Amino acid sequence: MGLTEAPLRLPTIDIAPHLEATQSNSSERAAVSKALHEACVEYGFFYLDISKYVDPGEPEELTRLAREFFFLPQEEKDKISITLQDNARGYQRLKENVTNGKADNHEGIDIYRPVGNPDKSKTLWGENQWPTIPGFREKYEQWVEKMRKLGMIVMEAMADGLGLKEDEWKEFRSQVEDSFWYMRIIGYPPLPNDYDGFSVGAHKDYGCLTLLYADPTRSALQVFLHRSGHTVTDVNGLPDEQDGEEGVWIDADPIPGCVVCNIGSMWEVWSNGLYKSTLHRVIHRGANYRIPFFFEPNFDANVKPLPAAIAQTGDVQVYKPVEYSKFLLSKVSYNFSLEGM
Ligand SMILES: N=C(N)NCCCC[C@H](N)C(=O)O
Ligand SMILES: O=C(O)CCC(=O)C(=O)O
Ligand SMILES: [Fe+2]
Repeated sequence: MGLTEAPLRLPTIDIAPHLEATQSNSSERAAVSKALHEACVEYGFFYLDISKYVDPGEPEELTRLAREFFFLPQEEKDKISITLQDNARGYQRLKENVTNGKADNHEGIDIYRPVGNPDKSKTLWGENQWPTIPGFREKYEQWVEKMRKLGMIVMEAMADGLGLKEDEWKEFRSQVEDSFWYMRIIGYPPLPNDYDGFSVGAHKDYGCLTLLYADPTRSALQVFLHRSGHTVTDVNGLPDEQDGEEGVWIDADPIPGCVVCNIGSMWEVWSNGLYKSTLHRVIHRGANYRIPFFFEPNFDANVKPLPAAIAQTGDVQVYKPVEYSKFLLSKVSYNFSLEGM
C-alpha cells in the first residue's frame, strides 16, 4: 500500500501551558505531555507551536543576519573555517559536510556550547568562531538562550508524558541540565536537479531534541515514515526495525509560529526504543536559511534506558548504554570526511 494510503500529517502541539506552570493549567499541561508522548511513539517528529514564546520578528532578524554573512565573498567566510579551529566549530563550505558518503549541498556555521578549557587540537573542544557582522553574535546568543530554555521545558513535559515520577525526573534532569547544545545556521542554495546527493542526506539526529526554525520553502525537509530498504542501524549499531520493506517520505513543511521538532537517538535509548528517532533529509530547491537548534544531553551523560520505559516495553532492556560524548564524536568526525564511510 504505502504511498496510496491516507496522507500522513505530523501533529502540532502548543507548548503554551508548560511555559508557565500554574495550579489551574495542570490538566492542560497533562494533555500536552500526553500529546508529546503519542507524537514520539508514532512519528518522532511534531510541530511545536511556540507563538506565545517567540516573536516572529526575532527569527526573521536571524535570517537577515545569516544572509548578510553567506553573501560575503568566499575568502571572507573561510576566515572562520572549522579547519582553523577544532574541525567542528565555525564555517563549513558548500559540500564540506558529508552524509552517507555524499557531499551535502549546503554551507553553514556550527556553534556549540562553549567549554571552559578550549583546545582546538581536540575535535569539538575548541572555541566558537563568530562572524564580525554587527549584532550577529548578540542576536544568535539570545536565540540560543531561548531555545535552550525551551528545550528544558519540553524535556520536562516529555518526562511527564513518559510517566516519570518526581524523583525519576530529578535523576533524568541531571543528565541534560548542562546540555551540550549545538546550533547550525544553514545556507541552502537551490539543489541542482542533476546533483548526485542531497541538501542534507538522510540521517537521524544524535541527541535529545531538535528545534528547527525553517524558512518557508516547501518539500525541503522530508521525514521517513514507515520503513524502507535503507541500511540504517540504530544507535547501538543494531539493524533498525524501522528498515522494513516499505516506507514513505512525507514533507514536513513549515507552519507559521511553530518550530519543527524531532527527537534524537538518545531519546531512543532512554525510552528503550519506545520513541524512535526518525530518519529525515533535505531537498531544498529554493535559496534560503534554516536554523536548527539541538538540545542535547550533557557531554558526559551516560545514557541508558529509563526504568519507567523498560517497564512499558516488556520489562526487557533492549538498548545498551551509550556514552553521549563518544557517540557525538564518532558522528562529528565522519561529517567532514569522505573516507572511512
Ligand atoms: N543532527 C545533526 N547534528 N545534524 C547535522 C547534520 C546531519 C548530517 C550529518 N552529516 C550526518 O551524517 O549526521
Ligand atoms: O534544514 C532542515 O530542514 C533540517 C536540517 C537537519 O536535519 C540537520 O541539520 O540535522
Ligand atoms: Fe537533522
